[in-house]
Amino acid sequence: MTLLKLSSVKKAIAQDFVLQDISFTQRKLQKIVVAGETGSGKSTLLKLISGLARPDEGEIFFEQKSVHDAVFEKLVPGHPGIAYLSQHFELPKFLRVEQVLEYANMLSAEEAATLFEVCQISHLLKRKTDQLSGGEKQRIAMARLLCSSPRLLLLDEPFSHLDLPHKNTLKDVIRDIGEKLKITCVLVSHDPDDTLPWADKIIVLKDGKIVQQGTPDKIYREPVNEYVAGLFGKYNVIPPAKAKLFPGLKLKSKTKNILIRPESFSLVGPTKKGATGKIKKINFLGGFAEAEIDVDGQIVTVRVIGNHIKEGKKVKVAVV
Ligand SMILES: Nc1ncnc2c1ncn2[C@@H]1O[C@H](COP(=O)(O)OP(=O)(O)OP(=O)(O)O)[C@@H](O)[C@H]1O
Repeated sequence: MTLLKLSSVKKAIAQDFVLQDISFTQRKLQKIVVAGETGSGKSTLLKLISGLARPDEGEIFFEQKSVHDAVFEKLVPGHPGIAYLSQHFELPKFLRVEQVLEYANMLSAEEAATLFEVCQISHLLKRKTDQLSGGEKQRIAMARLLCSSPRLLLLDEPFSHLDLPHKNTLKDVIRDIGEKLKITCVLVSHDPDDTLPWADKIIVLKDGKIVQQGTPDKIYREPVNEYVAGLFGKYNVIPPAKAKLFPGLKLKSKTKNILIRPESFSLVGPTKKGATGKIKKINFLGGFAEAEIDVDGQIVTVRVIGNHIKEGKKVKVAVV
């Protein structure tokens, strides 16, 4: 069932910035990520969906009804079924967490207890809001929004400024919001580690336009250009003239560069089919290393597992 539908949405924000041609749909419980470089229009898009801003053209439908008609009828900011957690949220000062949540709460005691458990804040209820870490504040702000039982939750860069343990807790919370509370989420983030494993669909924005939308696998393996490729990790650019150096590399057009990830190359034994090259540099990255290899003047980055390689060594590179 389609929960959200955007149809040719356009919004001029500043003289030199227009969000335009934005069309996509979201099914109930489908996990959507909006990615893009800073200033590409991600927050503006979330504000439009939430009903906090109105498109200049086009239409946004939530549960088959116009978001902006619903907001207009109610004369309150934002659509009541859609919760938006801004990057710049604030919690009221000098209150206990339970007081902050009480004001917003429309749930039964049992539902509220489940919500606080899902948001991993049950142990924080007696604390004052100035006695919390950034990650704890974020989970409380999220619980406060969810107290009004929205059907769609929009999260704007929720992982920025969090250390790894808080980030991992928040990832569990966001997963449980979908799985246990059955609330659909749209997440804005530019970190591929946060988005690729979670999303069902990724929408990539550049300069206010969608440049690609698709499954994480498609976006990662078949980016339409270097901009999309670069948002989701390292990649090699092989000009068409150099493609023949690498047996098995498929040329898509005579003029278009091939974009290929480091793990799509591997080092093989001397009797196997591949391109002969020399290791120029090795970058150790924990569980694996990335070797920069010179193949007849074309430098390629290859992901290597194990510590059997040395700079200056001759190797053979194959396409996986
Ligand atoms: N209130 C405003 N007045 C003028 N320009 C604005 C306003 N809000 C946003 N912009 C501009 O509109 C463009 C899109 O901004 P937006 O915040 O939607 O981008 P973003 O992709 O969310 O960026 P970031 O990742 O940095 O949060 C930017 O060029 C920004 O400077």
